[in-house]
Amino acid sequence: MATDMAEATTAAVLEKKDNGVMPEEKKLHVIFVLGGPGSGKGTQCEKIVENFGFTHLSAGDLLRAEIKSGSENGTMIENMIKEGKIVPSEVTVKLLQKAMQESENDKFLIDGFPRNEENRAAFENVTGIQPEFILFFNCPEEEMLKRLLNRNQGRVDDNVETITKRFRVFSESSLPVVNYYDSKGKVRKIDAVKSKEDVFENIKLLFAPFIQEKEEVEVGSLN
Ligand SMILES: Nc1ncnc2c1ncn2[C@@H]1O[C@H](COP(=O)(O)OP(=O)(O)OP(=O)(O)O)[C@@H](O)[C@H]1O
Ligand SMILES: Nc1ccn([C@@H]2O[C@H](COP(=O)(O)O)[C@@H](O)[C@H]2O)c(=O)n1
Ligand SMILES: [Mg+2]
Repeated sequence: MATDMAEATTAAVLEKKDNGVMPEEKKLHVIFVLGGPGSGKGTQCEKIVENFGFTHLSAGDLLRAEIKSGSENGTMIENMIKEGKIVPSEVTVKLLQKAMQESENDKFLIDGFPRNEENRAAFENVTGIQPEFILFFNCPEEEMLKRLLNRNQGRVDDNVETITKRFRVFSESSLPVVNYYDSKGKVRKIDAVKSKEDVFENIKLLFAPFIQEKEEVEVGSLN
């Protein structure tokens, strides 16, 4: 049953790529970007987008946009975010799936997801997609706290009380997901304490397989 659903939904994601003549069964490349709150995921995702042509989907940003849109789930999501809690997977997976379907791209950085085992299983069951690898930002809490308190983006969860809760949720619910993928040899661990530039130098090495495709796109766009 779950497999049937997964196949059907993966087909739906791929259907968008249909060129009207033949269904173009493009393989979707998904990389999960994980790490504690403030470890620098969003910052580095922007650089990966610029350099390697990925589409950045931040689960947190999608949830914040859902609140702003006046959705019926808005109040529930806002309360969960204020408390540093994880929103039910059904909501988050639907938002991610919609964003992927609406994109022309076939390469996605999914940032801040999966946050717990329920997120992981729901995404896999609904989309049938397995991540190519997990980009994991390793950073001590002391450094993350300093960064979050200096972020100044007006986020309702960037205060000491909520940050403390987010750290606990990260250790108790998110790290086990990282360990799960590590046992499958899928985790690429980055030292996130370095400067933004040095962190990106290390990340670049992992994205080398995607350089060729980006160059082809650029050359193609000149013709
Ligand atoms: N390597 C770094 N050195 C110093 N500051 C950094 C570094 N990377 C990011 N920052 C800063 O730390 C803050 C948090 O970064 P960012 O928003 O990228 O983290 P995040 O992992 O996406 O956090 P969250 O999980 O809360 O969304 C930002 O103000 C950013 O400019
Ligand atoms: N998979 C997710 C991702 C995020 N949330 C909620 O959003 C908050 C902010 O997330 P960031 O990645 O932008 O830090 C997070 O603390 C959760 O409340 C979620 O529920 N599920
Ligand atoms: Mg972020």
